[in-house]
Amino acid sequence: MTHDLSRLGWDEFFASAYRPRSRTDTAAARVLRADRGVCTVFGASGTLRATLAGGVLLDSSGDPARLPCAGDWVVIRHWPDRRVTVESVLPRRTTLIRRTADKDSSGQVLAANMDTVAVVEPMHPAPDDARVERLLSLAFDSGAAPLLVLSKSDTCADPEAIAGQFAGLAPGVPVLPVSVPAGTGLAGLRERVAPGRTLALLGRSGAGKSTLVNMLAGGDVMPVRQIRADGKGRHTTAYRNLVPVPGGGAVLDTPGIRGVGLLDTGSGLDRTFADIADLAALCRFADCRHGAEPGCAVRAAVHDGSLSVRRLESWRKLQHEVAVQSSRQAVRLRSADRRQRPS
Ligand SMILES: Nc1nc2c(ncn2[C@@H]2O[C@H](COP(=O)(O)OP(=O)(O)OP(=O)(O)O)[C@@H](O)[C@H]2O)c(=O)[nH]1
Ligand SMILES: [Zn+2]
Repeated sequence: MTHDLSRLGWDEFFASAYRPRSRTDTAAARVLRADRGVCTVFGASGTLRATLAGGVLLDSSGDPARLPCAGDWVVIRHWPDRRVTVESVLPRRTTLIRRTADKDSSGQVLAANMDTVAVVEPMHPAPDDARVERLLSLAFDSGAAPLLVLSKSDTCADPEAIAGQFAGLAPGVPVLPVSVPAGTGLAGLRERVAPGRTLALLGRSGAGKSTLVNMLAGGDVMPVRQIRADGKGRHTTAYRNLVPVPGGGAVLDTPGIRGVGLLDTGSGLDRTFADIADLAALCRFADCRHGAEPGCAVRAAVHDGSLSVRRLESWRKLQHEVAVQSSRQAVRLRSADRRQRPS
């Protein structure tokens, strides 16, 4: 049986970058899961295991972000001894990337080529505004369309009221209350895994991501562990997996990530905090720090109650984090530059 890869998102964008050396023993495939040196890929003939070819290893030796990750489209090669290798990674249309814990500047690519990134935040225990803002910034930076999923909506009395409160956290981002047992909001998720479309789920451990993947895939493809009484989920998903949706596109689970760091890569922060960015543009001084300056539109909004102190502080904190990270990166680049120059 041959699978139609366009259902999994293969399109003109990738086809135009696909230049195989030979037409007979190479083919395109999508990475379902990437482990050290080995990938599980989905090609026209179904699921295969493929090892990384020397060229891919060489290419990524200086930059681990170039290693294949879940969601990537790759060129695979079939060898006479039945081995399969990943020969190259096709350019990514979108990338979900976080700063790595070791404060490395390159970042870790969590997933590639998704059309929507859903930030999944559970309604129970109480949803956390600052975490949602942080993850939405990451979602915006990916280049995909962000979505806020408020999961486990069956656990609270008035999910619509909570959804209304959260709408203010990301102006313009759709907010979708979802409950798997009650069947709420599922149509809104299904349309984002229609044929050719890929949805990535991003959220803390225990947010209910695996439960959503299993619902969309129509079977138990991801392990769901019983949650503890205090509402804290234990870490169950240890890897990132792209799961084809029967009759549709694909859904991508990311492990419940703790403290994802933002990279100074895009406009995600400004887009998540578009309300504050708009206000800042109205400040009298272009370099206003929204402290004691006269004519500060940001402070005026806090004063009249239209902007919460909490949100302003959350924005400042994330901005500071990104600034520290990019100055570290600048220092590193400068010292790398010195090392390269003959003295
Ligand atoms: N009441 C209710 N419970 C849910 C819902 N969705 C998930 N849960 C429960 O929440 C717990 C955690 O769900 P998981 O799907 O494992 O969460 P996860 O986000 O995948 O967690 P990690 O794999 O650790 O990242 C499980 O006990 C689920 O049964 C829901 O819609 N309503
Ligand atoms: Zn100001």
